[in-house]
Amino acid sequence: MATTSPTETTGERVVVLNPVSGAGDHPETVREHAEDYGYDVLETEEEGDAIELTRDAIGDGATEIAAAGGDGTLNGVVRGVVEAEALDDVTVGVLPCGTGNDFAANVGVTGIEQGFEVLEAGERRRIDLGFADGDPFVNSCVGGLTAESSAETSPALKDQFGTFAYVVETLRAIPSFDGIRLTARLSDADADAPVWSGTAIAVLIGNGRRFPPSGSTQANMEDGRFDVTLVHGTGSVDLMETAAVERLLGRESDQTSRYTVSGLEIEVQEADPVSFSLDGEIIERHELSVRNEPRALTFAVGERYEPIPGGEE
Ligand SMILES: Nc1ncnc2c1ncn2[C@@H]1O[C@H](COP(=O)(O)OP(=O)(O)OP(=O)(O)O)[C@@H](O)[C@H]1O
Repeated sequence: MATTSPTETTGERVVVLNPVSGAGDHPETVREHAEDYGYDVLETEEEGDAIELTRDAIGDGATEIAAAGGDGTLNGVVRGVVEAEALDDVTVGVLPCGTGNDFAANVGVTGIEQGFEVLEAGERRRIDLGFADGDPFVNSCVGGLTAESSAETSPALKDQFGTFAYVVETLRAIPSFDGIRLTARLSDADADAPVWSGTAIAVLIGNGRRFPPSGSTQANMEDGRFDVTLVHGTGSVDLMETAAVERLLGRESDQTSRYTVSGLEIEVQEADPVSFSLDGEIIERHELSVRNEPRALTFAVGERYEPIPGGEE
């Protein structure tokens, strides 16, 4: 693993830099600003490095860690903080250098330089953290036909639909899809736990984001709850048109069920396990237990971040 240390840094403020995220044209800009703002830069060399670099940095005294990459890099940093048992000691920030930068936008961070400004002077908020069988996610956990097509998913589509773009892309690529038979036991402190059972195209669990047909995707990240959207049915829907996707995710759609819950247990009734994407990092499971740890992570947020997003009902 390559490590570079600009002069006069103390190891307390660290950037974990993924040099290959997004278009890969950001490392120099990140390094320049890191030097100006007094951050050490730790560069990943291969998958999974962000976790170890973060853990080691915390061991060396880091208290402020910025992820320069996409959602996957941020997920690695958060996982490193969790593994170091340092959730109460460390502030995490994001420098958007990925393709979609979905989470960064949801916390009001829109560019590298502005990201450093937010780290320097932005508000710190305690935000909810999702855990899927113990693995953390900040933005979303998406199950279904999501993993296989991520490489081909176009940046334009990712910009428009975020993580859901993977589902759309996969359904476009295959003529028919039988769906996944599953049971989801939803739990919440102040509601009867509903149980959903049926055939689903996708299970969309948003922590930092919601999955609306259009408009702002920022979720309430401080309420201890997830926005869950179950998309029913099979791949026979025509998803070639943007309008069809918007209808599919729309509030009136009879192909979606929406819940706001603090956790859920998913059981897949299929021979093969199902892929779940935790902020873009893929795991495969027949069963998955998802829970929300309220306000577990200290995050540096931009001015556009709204604790209670405007569009929320
Ligand atoms: N040096 C590296 N070489 C190859 N892969 C890496 C390296 N560093 C990190 N990775 C991997 O790159 C993957 C993608 O990272 P990330 O999600 O941050 O970027 P992205 O996919 O371009 O952006 P977004 O998630 O916003 O679409 C992660 O799974 C991570 O493990």
